[in-house]
Amino acid sequence: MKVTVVGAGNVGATCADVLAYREIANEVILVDIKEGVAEGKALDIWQKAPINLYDTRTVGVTNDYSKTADSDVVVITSGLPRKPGMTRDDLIETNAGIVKSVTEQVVKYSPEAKIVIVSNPLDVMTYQAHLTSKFPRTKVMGMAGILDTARYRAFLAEELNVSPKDIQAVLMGGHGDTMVPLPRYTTVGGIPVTELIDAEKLDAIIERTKFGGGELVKLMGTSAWYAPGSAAAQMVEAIIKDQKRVFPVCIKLDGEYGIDDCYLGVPVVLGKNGVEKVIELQLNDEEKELLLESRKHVREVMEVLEKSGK
Ligand SMILES: NC(=O)c1ccc[n+]([C@@H]2O[C@H](COP(=O)([O-])OP(=O)(O)OC[C@H]3O[C@@H](n4cnc5c(N)ncnc54)[C@H](O)[C@@H]3O)[C@@H](O)[C@H]2O)c1
Ligand SMILES: O=C(O)C[C@H](O)C(=O)O
Repeated sequence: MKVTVVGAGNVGATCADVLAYREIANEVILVDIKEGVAEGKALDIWQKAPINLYDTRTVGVTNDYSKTADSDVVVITSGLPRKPGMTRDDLIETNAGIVKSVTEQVVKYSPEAKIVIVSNPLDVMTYQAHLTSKFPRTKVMGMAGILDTARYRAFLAEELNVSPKDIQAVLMGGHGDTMVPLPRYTTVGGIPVTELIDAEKLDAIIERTKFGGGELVKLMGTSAWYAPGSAAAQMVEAIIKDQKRVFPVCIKLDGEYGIDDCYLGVPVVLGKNGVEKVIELQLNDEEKELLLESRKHVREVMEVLEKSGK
């Protein structure tokens, strides 16, 4: 199995590293536009193989997409990260151009690939890749929900003093401040979270989750990479190993949840064909309203892309 990761920056290199050391793919091709960066990081990951005992071959290239030919999955992380004071949406102009040109190359050499988008603003960059690739919606998806639920689960684990492994959660909507965590679908070892935490503390955790990306940008001056890189690798694993994992994933909705014109995070089944099923939860009125609010925001940013003619 061959996986290409475009963008050998913080997230891309982390994703390639996880794919390699967990032997998720046989071959990982890392691509970057900056001369030498992908070659250097791929070589570094390969030189770690005898220490950490894996045999995934990692190869880096500068903009040479012929080396990516026939990839099973391509992860696109190329693009600017935000700096303190910026929103993800502020990145749209630069990153739309990057995602478009990268997708053109990816599709030329790997017409059968599944594409996982990481670049921000996530929902709209997934739209961009979908427009450019003309692939069916099931093969072009965005990574955000795994990361956002991971943050939510990590905060809950800390508050409840339990293992993060035992916390299951669903989160929907756009990858931004309008994301919709769903306490009704959050459990701790099978126990509804609402039985273990008071409402005020849960609300505070939900608020922290919504701004979880921004919290890290403020601390580091750039955005996160360990959890995002691992989350993208987890999606790749589900596809490559045909695991039928249930994850929140950004996909174009086609009537699900009464929405047919927007890219949003929803729970799906991920397997060898990409998104194999969109799961429709029975949302209550309050949850539906939050999802529609999130749709409204993402639609506005999608319109910016549409008006730019990209
Ligand atoms: N979806 C998410 O949850 C999530 C999480 C973290 C980061 N992100 C986004 O992922 C993107 C990457 O973040 P990062 O921290 O890795 O940034 P980074 O600056 O560390 O890396 C980006 C890399 O992309 C490369 N690049 C730029 N244009 C390119 C092109 N045309 N072809 C190939 N490579 C190109 C750059 O040279 C750089 O190495 C950002 O847009 C960031 O906002 C999304
Ligand atoms: O916050 C960002 O800009 C990066 C990413 O979307 C994140 O949530 O970490």
